[in-house]
Amino acid sequence: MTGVPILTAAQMRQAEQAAFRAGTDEYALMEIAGRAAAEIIWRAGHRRDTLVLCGPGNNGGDGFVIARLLKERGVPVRVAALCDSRTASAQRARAGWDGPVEDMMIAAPAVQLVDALFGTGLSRGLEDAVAARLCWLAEDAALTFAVDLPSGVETDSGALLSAVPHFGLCIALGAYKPAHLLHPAAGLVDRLVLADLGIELPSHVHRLGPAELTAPGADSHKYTRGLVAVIGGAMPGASLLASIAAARSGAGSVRRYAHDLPSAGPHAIVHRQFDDIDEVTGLVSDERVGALLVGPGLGLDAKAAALLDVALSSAHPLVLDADALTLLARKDRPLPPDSILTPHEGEFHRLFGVLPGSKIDRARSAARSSGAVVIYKGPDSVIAAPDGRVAVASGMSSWLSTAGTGDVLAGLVAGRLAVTSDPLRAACEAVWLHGDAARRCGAAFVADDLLDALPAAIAARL
Ligand SMILES: NC(=O)C1=CN([C@@H]2O[C@H](COP(=O)(O)OP(=O)(O)OC[C@H]3O[C@@H](n4cnc5c(N)ncnc54)[C@H](OP(=O)(O)O)[C@@H]3O)[C@@H](O)[C@H]2O)[C@@H](O)CC1
Ligand SMILES: [K+]
Repeated sequence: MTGVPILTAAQMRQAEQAAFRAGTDEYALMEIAGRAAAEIIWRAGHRRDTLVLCGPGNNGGDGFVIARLLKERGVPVRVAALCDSRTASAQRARAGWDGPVEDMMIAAPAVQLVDALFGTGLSRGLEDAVAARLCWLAEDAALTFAVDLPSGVETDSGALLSAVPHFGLCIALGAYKPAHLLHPAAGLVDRLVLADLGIELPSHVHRLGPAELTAPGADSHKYTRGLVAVIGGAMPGASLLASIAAARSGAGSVRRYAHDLPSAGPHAIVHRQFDDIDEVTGLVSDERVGALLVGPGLGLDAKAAALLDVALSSAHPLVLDADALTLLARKDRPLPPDSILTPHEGEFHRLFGVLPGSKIDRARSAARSSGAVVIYKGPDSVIAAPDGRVAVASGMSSWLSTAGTGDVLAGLVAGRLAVTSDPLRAACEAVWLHGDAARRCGAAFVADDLLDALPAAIAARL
């Protein structure tokens, strides 16, 4: 899996401790972090009046380092603290600041605001007056920077523990933390930049990286490139969107089994009409099927439930989406190996109930219990495999929140599954390509437009 690691606060502390045991000096690491952040602020910011807010811990220590380095470069900097510095490194960083330290609660606003109040050590929400002061100072600033994390967000879940202002740029120190990618916290930051501190960061959780695709080999044919079967239902448009997405995913051939026949193309999709359930059982029995998609437009009646049973009885890797997930929640049947579930928030709750922890934790528990790769969709989509590996996709176009885009994703997932035979890889590739197609479509697009953008999204990753 490609992508930058995402670490929880505890894992970050472990990585930090391992670096100290290996000989890294504690204060030297703060200097590295502060220098990296100051460099980013210097490049992104102005040589204008700057206020750095420093908290009691090492996040505040970073702030003192940043203030010193920006001042050395000629930026007019003021520092305001919430209270005394409590860690040895933060005290040393504070001693290195040769200017006055104002009281944060009465400090005047500035054109640039640097929030170094709290980072991964935040244990509760900020006091109301402190949070309100932070929001007021941020509103008054033209440029706002959060050091490591916006103060007030819970590192591991992205929840807001108190009022948190909007930031233009957040500088993630050393690694991404869940709050950088999970909403609501992720929605409060316009731009996220990672400052590499050179620390070893073992993690099974990564930010979703660009898909790495290969073109078909010279000897490929339509079956070696992957055969996708799609079962249609009550609403034909949804399974048509999904079928076209599968056909444009790089798969070699797509068959759609439904009661209806479409009036228009693409004619490359093979449509087979059926009247009764037994016919479908025969149709899906082809051993060459690499992925069987059920759910888009399926419906929730007895006929739909019977179609889902046909799919569950097959040995094909399944992609279950939309209505199939709602129906699955009422059943207690195992999934064929290498299957993928694509629930949004409501479907996830229906399937797995209320699970504890962050969206990452919940997705991972769901993947473990179902034995399937789970794409837990939303503005922050979390892709989890039963073995514990997770990829988090963020920064997707908010224009994707329109009818039919889920059907397109489901078709893409099935297509990539048929191509790769690797459910986690397929899910990651599909989510990436879906997001990239949306970026290419710009604004106010409809789901059909994504289909046209898919070949270019794929070409860009070869
Ligand atoms: N890991 C790394 O590799 C590196 C980490 N680095 C930096 O260290 C940061 C983590 O530092 P940190 O652990 O000192 O925590 P930090 O966020 O500064 O605050 C903790 C202090 O705040 C207090 N406190 C908590 N909540 C509160 C509240 N609501 N209201 C009031 N007080 C509250 C809490 O005390 P408590 O009351 O909870 O006992 C404690 O005193 C990290 O984000 C990064 O910037 C880099 O320097 C180098 C590389
Ligand atoms: K901060």
